[in-house]
Amino acid sequence: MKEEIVLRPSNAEDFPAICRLYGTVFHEDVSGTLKEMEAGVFEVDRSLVTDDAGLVVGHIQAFTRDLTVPGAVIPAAHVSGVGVLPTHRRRGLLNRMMHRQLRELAEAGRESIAVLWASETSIYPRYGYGAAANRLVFNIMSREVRLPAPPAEPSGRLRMAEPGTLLPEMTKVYEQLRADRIGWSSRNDQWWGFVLGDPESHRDGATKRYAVVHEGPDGPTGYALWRVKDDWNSHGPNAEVQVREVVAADPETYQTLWRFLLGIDLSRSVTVRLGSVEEPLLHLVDEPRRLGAGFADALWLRLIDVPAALAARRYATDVDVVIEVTDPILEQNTGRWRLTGGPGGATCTATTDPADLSCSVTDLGAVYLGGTSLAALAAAGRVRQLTANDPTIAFRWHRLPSPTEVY
Ligand SMILES: CC(=O)SCCNC(=O)CCNC(=O)[C@H](O)C(C)(C)COP(=O)(O)OP(=O)(O)OC[C@H]1O[C@@H](n2cnc3c(N)ncnc32)[C@H](O)[C@@H]1OP(=O)(O)O
Repeated sequence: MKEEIVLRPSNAEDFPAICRLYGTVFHEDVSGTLKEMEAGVFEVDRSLVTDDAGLVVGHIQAFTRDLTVPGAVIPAAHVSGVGVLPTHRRRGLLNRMMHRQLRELAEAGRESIAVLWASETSIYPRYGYGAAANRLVFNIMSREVRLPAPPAEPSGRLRMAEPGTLLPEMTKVYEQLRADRIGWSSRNDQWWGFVLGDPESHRDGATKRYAVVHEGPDGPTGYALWRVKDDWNSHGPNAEVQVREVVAADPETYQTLWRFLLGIDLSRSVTVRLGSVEEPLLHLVDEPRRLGAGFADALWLRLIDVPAALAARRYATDVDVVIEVTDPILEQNTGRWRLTGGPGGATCTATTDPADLSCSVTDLGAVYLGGTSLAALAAAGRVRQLTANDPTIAFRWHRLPSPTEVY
């Protein structure tokens, strides 16, 4: 049978085939709860499939969500679900899907940036995505670390319940903090459904997901989500507490939640996949080394519309700089841009003035959230600083990005 490869918008009937494709390329069973989770967030009009004579062999999609960036919350295309069947790999299908998606995002003008989590870190720089946020992975020897003693009179209490029933409290705390937390994505009801979705296939022998909220005199101030993987060895109990998310509005709540998680009976370790690179635990425990911190990449970011994106965020210090950008895919971004602004806002316009620095759109994506330093990229030889006007400090922010979810 002859191949007839067409790249086309998805329709609702493609959804089961897209789930089968996910199952094949991500090596998991996308049925039951997991399929329902995917269905809850699927945006058919933002999904593209590669079709080979009626068979879905490739897929890419974007979700409509906001992202917190330095000083602002802005629309960001959340790209996900990228896959090509093993029978069709390494023949340029991803290339075609990525190029088309980027062009369509630029034409639509809805979002000035796109973000994604990369399955392999070597794939996305060629498409203009830079490593914009990192994370710490913790493997904590929980009996070897101590937190400061709790206050004699705690200001609140912990309440455990089914995660779904604590949704109003969790939403309230998340929304209260989101505008100031770089790299956090907006969560509507569908996205909370996705975050709290608890498919059996994701448990790997661990319990279902648990939730606890911290309630102060004026309402909820934090929550934690986790599972426990039971284990016994020759020393006795050896369970692992697998923390999904800890959100706390104040230090007392943060310490109370962590004291709780580190102290769960019959456990000897606590693991965290999405720890912040500035995780306060690092400064709280008596033996930080026993947190077993490991460094990993997190969000990758692409500027779709360079002047709009640069004007949308704020800057740590006043800045007036000309940046020469190269973008081989979205040519309209290539050129010299004068960025003028500071902590109160910014403008960005095309200019013919000489450049202070030159870089690729990938480098600009890497520094956009303040998580990667322009000076570090210059030291690597990726960014060329051409004058003494160095905007490295302006591009940083008082908080480093701390994405909370892989979507
Ligand atoms: C945001 C997300 O959803 S991340 C999830 C990405 N998906 C996965 O990892 C699932 C498993 N893998 C796959 O489905 C496929 O292998 C994909 C989607 C990664 C790549 O699809 P393909 O159609 O084979 O890619 P394509 O042939 O267009 O290659 C494009 C380029 O990326 C490179 N590339 C493709 N896959 C990989 C990889 N896994 N690792 C490193 N480089 C890769 C190719 O070498 C090629 O480079 P070139 O342009 O310099 O020649």
